[in-house]
Amino acid sequence: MHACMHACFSNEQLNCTYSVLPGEKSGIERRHFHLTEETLAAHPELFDRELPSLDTRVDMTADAVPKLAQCAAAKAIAEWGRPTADITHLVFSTYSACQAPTADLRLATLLGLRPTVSRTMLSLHGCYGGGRALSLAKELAENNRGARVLVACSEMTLVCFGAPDGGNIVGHALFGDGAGAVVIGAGPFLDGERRPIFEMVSATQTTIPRTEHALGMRVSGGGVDFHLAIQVPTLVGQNVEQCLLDAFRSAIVDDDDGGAAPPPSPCSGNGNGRWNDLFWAVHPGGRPILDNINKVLMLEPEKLAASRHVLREYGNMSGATIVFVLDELRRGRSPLPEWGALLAFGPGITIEAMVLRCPR
Ligand SMILES: CC(C)(COP(=O)(O)OP(=O)(O)OC[C@H]1O[C@@H](n2cnc3c(N)ncnc32)[C@H](O)[C@@H]1OP(=O)(O)O)[C@@H](O)C(=O)NCCC(=O)NCCSC(=O)CC(=O)O
Repeated sequence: MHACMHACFSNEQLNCTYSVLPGEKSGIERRHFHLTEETLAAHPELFDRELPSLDTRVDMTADAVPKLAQCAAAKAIAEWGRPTADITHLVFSTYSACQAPTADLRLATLLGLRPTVSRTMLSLHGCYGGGRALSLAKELAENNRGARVLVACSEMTLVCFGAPDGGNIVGHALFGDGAGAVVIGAGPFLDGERRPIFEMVSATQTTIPRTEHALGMRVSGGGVDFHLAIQVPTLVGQNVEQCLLDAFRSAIVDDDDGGAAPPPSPCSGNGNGRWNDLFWAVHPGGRPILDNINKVLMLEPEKLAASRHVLREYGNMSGATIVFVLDELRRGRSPLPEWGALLAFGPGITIEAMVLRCPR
């Protein structure tokens, strides 16, 4: 039986800032931040790159990153409908925490998870961290009878915030703070458990060869520095269709006779012009990335509406963004097609692809 998402919640920070770039260029109108004017006034080292600031950033994120995750996770657990003690596994992804015991333990304590909960921390995976966490949760749920996995992604630009300079101004214009949480299980259903939102049918991870230089993060005395090459949107566009074809080829579903079969057409076809039969959960890494995917897959404009909405309202929240897109999709007013695809990208360049299905 495939793993399913039983609950899915996103949570932004309370402090909202309007975009520094024109919305029609960046696709971003608003972003949300933990940092306030008051905090910055008290900590000039956070914007003066000449001053050492790593200690301040590590101390602030140690508290703030798990707390932001807690807001999203508590809502997801409430929606799921079972006691917190029934969570058996926790997968936490962030690029914003730099100490041990790691942020997953702090989150487990804040939520009151059982001491026997099996925790995994994914660190510095960047924007594909959310996709990787969901994929790992799928494996855990499908291979441990009765498991219920809490996925939490919490991202804060506090670790990289600084006065923009020529090398990183695009990143400073893109990234925002936010957290998302999902509860995942693979039947049999428990009493009171919310019915699944999305079935996770198959998942693949692909690394585009020789693109290590294109995206990266590095911890230094002044916080986390990041690098975004101008070629990233093109590289993603050139490789995304093959990743999708691989993900759909590896998808096997139960047929009516209790056997196993690949998903029905169009998912099993070669995809040309037929990707419009699916619903789409795409990490909105930036406006040109969505434009390129739209073009390569020949998608109707509304297919990426959930991704563009999240980009416009929150910016790129790295690994947490994909949970916002899933949350936006499941809240949509019109019913989704039965089959869908999830895509997330990050350093590597790594592409996470997942075949999703709306349970009928
Ligand atoms: C910055 C933009 C809003 C600008 O859009 P515009 O429509 O104005 O036009 P454009 O793309 O032609 O770019 C305008 C000018 O910015 C420059 N420019 C564009 N991208 C750049 C980059 N990454 N680094 C340095 N300069 C860059 C162009 O060369 C050009 O310069 P000139 O005017 O001199 O010719 C957009 O390009 C954008 O959103 N780019 C970021 C996409 C991206 O890489 N996302 C990945 C995020 S990371 C992620 O999601 C994964 C992860 O982090 O893990």
